Amino acid sequence: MHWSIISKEQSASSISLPTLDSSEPCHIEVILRTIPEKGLQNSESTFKIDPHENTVLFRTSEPSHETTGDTYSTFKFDKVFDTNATQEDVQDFLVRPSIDDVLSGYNGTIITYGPSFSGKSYSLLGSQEGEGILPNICKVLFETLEKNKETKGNNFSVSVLAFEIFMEKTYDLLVPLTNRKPLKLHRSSSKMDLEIKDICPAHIRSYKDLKSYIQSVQNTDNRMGYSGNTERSKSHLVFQLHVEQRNRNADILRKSSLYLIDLHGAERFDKRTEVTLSQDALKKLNQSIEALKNIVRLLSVKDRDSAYSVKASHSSTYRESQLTEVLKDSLGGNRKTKVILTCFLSNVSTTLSTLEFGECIRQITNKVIDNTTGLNLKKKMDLFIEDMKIRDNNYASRINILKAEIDSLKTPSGELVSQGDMKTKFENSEKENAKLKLQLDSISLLLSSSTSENPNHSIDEEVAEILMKRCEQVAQLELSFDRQMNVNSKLQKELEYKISKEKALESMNVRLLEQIQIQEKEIQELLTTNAILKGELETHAKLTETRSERIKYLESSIKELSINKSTASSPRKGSVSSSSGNTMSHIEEGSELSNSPWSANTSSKPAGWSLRKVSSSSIATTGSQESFVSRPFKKGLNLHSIKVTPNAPKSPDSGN
Ligand SMILES: Nc1ncnc2c1ncn2[C@@H]1O[C@H](COP(=O)(O)OP(=O)(O)OP(=O)(O)O)[C@@H](O)[C@H]1O
Repeated sequence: MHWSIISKEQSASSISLPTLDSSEPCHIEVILRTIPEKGLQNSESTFKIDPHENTVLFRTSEPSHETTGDTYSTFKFDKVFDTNATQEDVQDFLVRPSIDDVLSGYNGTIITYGPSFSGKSYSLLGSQEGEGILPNICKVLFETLEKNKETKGNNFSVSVLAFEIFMEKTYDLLVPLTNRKPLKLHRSSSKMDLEIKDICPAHIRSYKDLKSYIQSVQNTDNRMGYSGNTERSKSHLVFQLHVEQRNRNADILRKSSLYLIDLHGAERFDKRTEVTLSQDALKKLNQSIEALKNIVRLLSVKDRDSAYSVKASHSSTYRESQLTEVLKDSLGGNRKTKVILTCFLSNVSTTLSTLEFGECIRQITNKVIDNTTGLNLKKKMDLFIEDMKIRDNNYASRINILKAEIDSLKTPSGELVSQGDMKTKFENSEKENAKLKLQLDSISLLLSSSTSENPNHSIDEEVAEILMKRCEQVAQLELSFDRQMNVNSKLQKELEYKISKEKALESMNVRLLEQIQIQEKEIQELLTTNAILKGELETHAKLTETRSERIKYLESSIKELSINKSTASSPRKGSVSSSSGNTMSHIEEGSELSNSPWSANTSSKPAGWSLRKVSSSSIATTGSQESFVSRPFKKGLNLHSIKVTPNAPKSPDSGN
């Protein structure tokens, strides 16, 4: 993943017309803060702080100091805080203006610079006793963004990046210390954009979400090369807030960022204090502050017009260190930069070099741009381009007309012109001449009359005025003609578009109609099939009804028969006898007969007589000679006609 440090806002803002340079000069602001020291009174100090005048007076007993060249020297800054200043005093001065700048679309940077233990981290990050600038800025920023959302309808998004530069290598601070790997810095060919590869910005919704990131930045144990409270810090911390604001109603898009940078001590690391470090490590540790001092010295050269021009010629100096690469846009670029100098007054040499650095950096002028663009900038540009094209076409056609006119006026030498043509042309030019003559006469009359009537009035002026007015009118007419032409061509385009749309809709309608017709036919077919099926169903229902009636009738007949049999219980030979073991089974409900249609069933031949069911074709008792002789009764059998024949009894298997 790539993250642009000096983000794309510049390119976005540069979409505006190229002829306009909307950048504003803005010098780097310097704020001095001195650390309170026990037993040291301001009056006794070599440095006299004046917080009202925002000056520091340096006094030395040496007749000529090597750097200032004077016994007395005054340093002036944008703000000077004496040792009595509290965290709130510093924040009151810095926080609100920095946030206002960011929310107005300007990029900002706040850097702390000074010797080790002079209170850089104390001012920027805070301590257990009080909040620092960074957490305070984050809190107020979110409060303001929320408020602007409610009152102005500004939607916003905030993302955060935190990294440190240690021994000329950049590490992501939001990655656990044990997993931290050096990241690659890459400056794209488009000058300003610096990218850090493989660093992930954290997208933050509220100050509450941001707190954990602030804590990991404040935690000194989370820093490279840190081995305890007594050790001076060895890495530079960079915390970036990227803010994007959108307002659809006002058609505004603002992309800006604020960098908060806590540098390590400004004095050199050397073998005397850093005994465990190698020469190479010491060199790398010192490289960044040396490069920073070099670039500040170069940019603050007084005889140059602006830091911007120097910047271009010293791009290689920025490459001397990763720190200066990161600070490129803050020193001589498109950022409102503020530097907080911290120092102990008791240490003359470090304080003096810090003040000199502050004086130097204050001379640098950045060129800042308000990174506010329209949300629909592209749309507007497209319309503008379209407009320009139409104008261009108009001009081209006018040029063609004029060319044709010129061609017609320029009669080719070899061309034959008819006598009639010559005559009409001559007459036309004569008429034109007469008109011009009349105009000339009226003008000269006007001239002479005005001169004679009022010699004090300059007639030339009057004529010039009339002519000017005419010219203005002509210009206005031309302008309105152009506008009308534009409107016409736009309307023409719209009309063409609408016609094509109408045609497309028509063809779509035709297709839809065809589909509807097909579906109508299908529905018709389905309806006729349904009607046929319904008729069939009705016939089946009727059939079932008649059959069930017949079954009922048969059942009742069978019952009657069985009653008759039992009543006619004379012991004559061949009579139906229950003792013979040949019992006529009753017709079971739901049996084959009741279920089967009333057609003859001669094929059924049950295994046991006792189990035999009444067949539709015949009902017989063997054992006696009684048999049921069935006679067809139109569609079925007449079970009323039962013959009893006095034959010898048969075995159940002997036949029906
Ligand atoms: N204005 C102040 N008032 C009270 N205490 C302070 C003030 N400034 C700094 N201190 C204290 O001095 C000590 C050193 O401060 P701090 O760690 O901020 O120094 P530093 O400049 O960031 O050092 P380094 O360069 O090593 O990072 C801390 O204990 C801090 O609390």
